[in-house]
Amino acid sequence: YGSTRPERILAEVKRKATRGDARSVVDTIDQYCRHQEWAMNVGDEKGTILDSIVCEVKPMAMLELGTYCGYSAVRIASLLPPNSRLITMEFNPVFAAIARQVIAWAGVEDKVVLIEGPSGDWIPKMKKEFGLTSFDLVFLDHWKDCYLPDTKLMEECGLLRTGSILVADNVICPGAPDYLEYVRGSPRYESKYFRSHLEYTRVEDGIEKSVFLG
Ligand SMILES: CCNc1ncnc2c1ncn2[C@@H]1O[C@H](/C=C/CNC(=O)c2cc(-c3ccc(F)cc3)cc(O)c2O)[C@@H](O)[C@H]1O
Ligand SMILES: [Mg+2]
Repeated sequence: YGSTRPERILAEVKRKATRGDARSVVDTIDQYCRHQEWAMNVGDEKGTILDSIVCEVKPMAMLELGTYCGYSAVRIASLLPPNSRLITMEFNPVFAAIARQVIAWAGVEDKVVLIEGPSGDWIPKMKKEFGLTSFDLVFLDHWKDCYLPDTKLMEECGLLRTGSILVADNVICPGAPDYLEYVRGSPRYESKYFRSHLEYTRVEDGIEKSVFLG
């Protein structure tokens, strides 16, 4: 019967990964997506770049746009300092339900708040709903044509402060050309490209790290 790719990934996690061990959940998903069926997780190679930025920033408040199966939410949460939170946004209820189970299996549910719904609806409500002043770090990995509008919306809603960092996946493949042009051209951002490869392939891709200057 027609199981979906995220359902098959969750089944693999339950079969192969050690409950409560975030690292084994990450490794299980990487193994499965490299050898059985490709899926759009940030993956092991770009994931290492993301890890280094999370460890450097030690964010108390972090946002992820586009949870999908929860791979990067688990990866990030396992590196967060105590009392810090990752808020991850997912508008597909099927994917959100899978991600909740992956996050729970990894034992990081107390560090992750998964909110269901489109970023455009939620971003304007974040401050009030979560008692936030701003995000220290934002990981963009949702629809590529939404990176720019959502970044502008976060600016307008005062969710970025001097020093807030945006980390964007897939700036080469599939690409986010309007976003790249904006963060690289704007005097309000200091941007840096980390060259890598599309998850589980030899195709070029990369991560753009952009510091908001206020
Ligand atoms: C409407 C915008 N707001 C949103 N708010 C909340 N969640 C959203 C939103 N958009 C999309 N989502 C969710 O994020 C996820 C979407 C991610 C889109 N990612 C990609 O398209 C992507 C695609 C590729 C890729 C690369 C090469 C290929 F040949 C084929 C695919 C690789 C990646 O790493 C990717 O991230 C889904 O779970 C979707 O339901
Ligand atoms: Mg991606």
